[in-house]
Amino acid sequence: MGLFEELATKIQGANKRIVFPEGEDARIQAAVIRLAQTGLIKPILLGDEQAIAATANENHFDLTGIEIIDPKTYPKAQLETMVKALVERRKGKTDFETAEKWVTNVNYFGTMMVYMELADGMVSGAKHPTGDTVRPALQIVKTAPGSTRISGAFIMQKDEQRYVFSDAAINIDIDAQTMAEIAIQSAHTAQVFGIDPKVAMLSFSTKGSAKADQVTKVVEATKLAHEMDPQLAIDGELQFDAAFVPSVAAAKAPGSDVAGHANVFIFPDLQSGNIGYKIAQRFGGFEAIGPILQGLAKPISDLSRGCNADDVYKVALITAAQAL
Ligand SMILES: CC(C)(COP(=O)(O)OP(=O)(O)OC[C@H]1O[C@@H](n2cnc3c(N)ncnc32)[C@H](O)[C@@H]1OP(=O)(O)O)[C@@H](O)C(=O)NCCC(=O)NCCS
Ligand SMILES: CC(=O)OP(=O)(O)O
Repeated sequence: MGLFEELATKIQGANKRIVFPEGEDARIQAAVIRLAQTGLIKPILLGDEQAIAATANENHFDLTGIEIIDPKTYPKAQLETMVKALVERRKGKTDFETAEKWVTNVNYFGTMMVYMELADGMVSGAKHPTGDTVRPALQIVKTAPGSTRISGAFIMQKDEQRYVFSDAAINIDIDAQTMAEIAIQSAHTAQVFGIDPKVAMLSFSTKGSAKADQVTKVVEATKLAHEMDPQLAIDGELQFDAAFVPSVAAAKAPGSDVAGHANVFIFPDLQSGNIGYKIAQRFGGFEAIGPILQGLAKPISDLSRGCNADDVYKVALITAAQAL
């Protein structure tokens, strides 16, 4: 069974309500119609009702039976309850006036629906950059117990090959502690997707071949991650070739049980992580599934703005599975 057949089986019958703040987008509508037809989730489209209808008309989509919420016409009393809940959640950080403004933004509105359990998860980011999509989640939903940072992983898949790349979406510049936490979160994500994790902590250096603060950070992160989970197969610092190619590993990192066989790749910063996944996707022909947000208290997923309807469908299945 393929990855998404497995996920579909898992979520079948759970009727998870997933809110899509970008209801006017044709890719979102196409995915939502497919999801509703399969009965796998209960989608909720957010947005301007007329604009949603216009997209549907243009594309000959039938949205019959799909719940649509237009924040502009949301009942006043319910909107007030939402604003109060937001102010309460952000006690001392966000005043009433700001909260009223925030909920006019579909990403804040959708995030509040998840926070208030009016929806089980949210999928956005087809039209919004990652920062605007995830900031409400960072401010309102916040981290799950045991996590101090949220990070973003991609499942990179081609034929039988399946790998995890992290952090490719969220934390711009990380210290050793954060890199270690991302490694632990990513090993967990790997297990969820049927990968037995072998974690490579990536650098431009392998086992002391270069000296620099950036290398020291990766060495320190490897040590910290090992302390956090002594059972985890993890090694670093490794260059990508040493992590991935057995013959290179034999030359550069002899004796490592991860080098040459790694399947979870932890990047030392967001420049390398985001560039790295896009190169594997566009040059290497890998399908990039994600970013899958790790360490959030409730499932909220970001899309790449380059996504297609199939990507939206798949990320929605992942989000519903995270909500189980
Ligand atoms: C994620 C991102 C938007 C957060 O930046 P920001 O909004 O400037 O963050 P701030 O530092 O102002 O923090 C806002 C809130 O989020 C929290 N936060 C920020 N990053 C966090 C993280 N990684 N994990 C958990 N919480 C985080 C802060 O603690 C703060 O909470 P508070 O308001 O309750 O005090 C920013 O790091 C970013 O733009 N990352 C890159 C995204 C991107 O473009 N990726 C490439 C495409 S996928
Ligand atoms: C994940 C990512 O790179 O997102 P975008 O392409 O929207 O910037």
